[in-house]
Amino acid sequence: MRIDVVSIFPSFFDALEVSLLGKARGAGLLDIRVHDLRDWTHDRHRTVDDTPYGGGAGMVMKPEPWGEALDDIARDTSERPVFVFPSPAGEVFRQSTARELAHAPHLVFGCGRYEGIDERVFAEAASLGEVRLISLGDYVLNGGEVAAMAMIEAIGRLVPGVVGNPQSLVEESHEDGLLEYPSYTKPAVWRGREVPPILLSGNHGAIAAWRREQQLERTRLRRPDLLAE
Ligand SMILES: N#Cc1c(-c2ccc3cc[nH]c3c2)n[nH]c1N
Repeated sequence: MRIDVVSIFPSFFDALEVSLLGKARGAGLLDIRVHDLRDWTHDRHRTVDDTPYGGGAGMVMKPEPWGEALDDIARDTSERPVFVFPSPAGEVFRQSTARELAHAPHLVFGCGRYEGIDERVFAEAASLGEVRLISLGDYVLNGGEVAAMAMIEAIGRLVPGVVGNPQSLVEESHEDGLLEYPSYTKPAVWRGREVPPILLSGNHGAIAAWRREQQLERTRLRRPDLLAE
């Protein structure tokens, strides 16, 4: 999978060089390329923003640099890209979104800043590929980078081979629509607190049943909305 990221803060994505995704890049499973939007400016100040038409506070990201950046990136592969623009006005990102986007051969993340990106950029991108405006959740961030990082991790880890044991992807929160069960490891007693005895019983059927019940109880308590779906 090829993933391109365009941002005015490319160093924000240095974290993608470590841990699981860093290993996947080294193994050739993920081809992640991070770009500085200002590389597509042509003035001495490398300007990427301007005042909003119609007035209002803040600045809007100019369309020209975005247009040139997306043109160059789209023509760099034979696959029509899926353009993902993190946006508080987008669909909410869920595990189902991650699973869907993990099948895309080429993802391009466009990270906005200021008050956002000139709307015409999304229409222009639609002439090059699929466009998705996606929100991390109902709260306000200062830009798209945090959201893009979260989405790239959630998507990247689903690409075959990235996570060593695919079984671990199955037993996770939200994979089966429920929150995951509690986990424990040695010691069996820690500061007087015992591991639930069922987990030490060796009765795998009973352990599976207990874990399922824990999932249902936690979901009922913490995320009843997931049970209503
Ligand atoms: N995704 C997402 C976002 C954002 C977001 C995304 C892009 C920009 C560009 C300027 N400000 C932004 C906020 N806020 N809250 C979310 N869940």
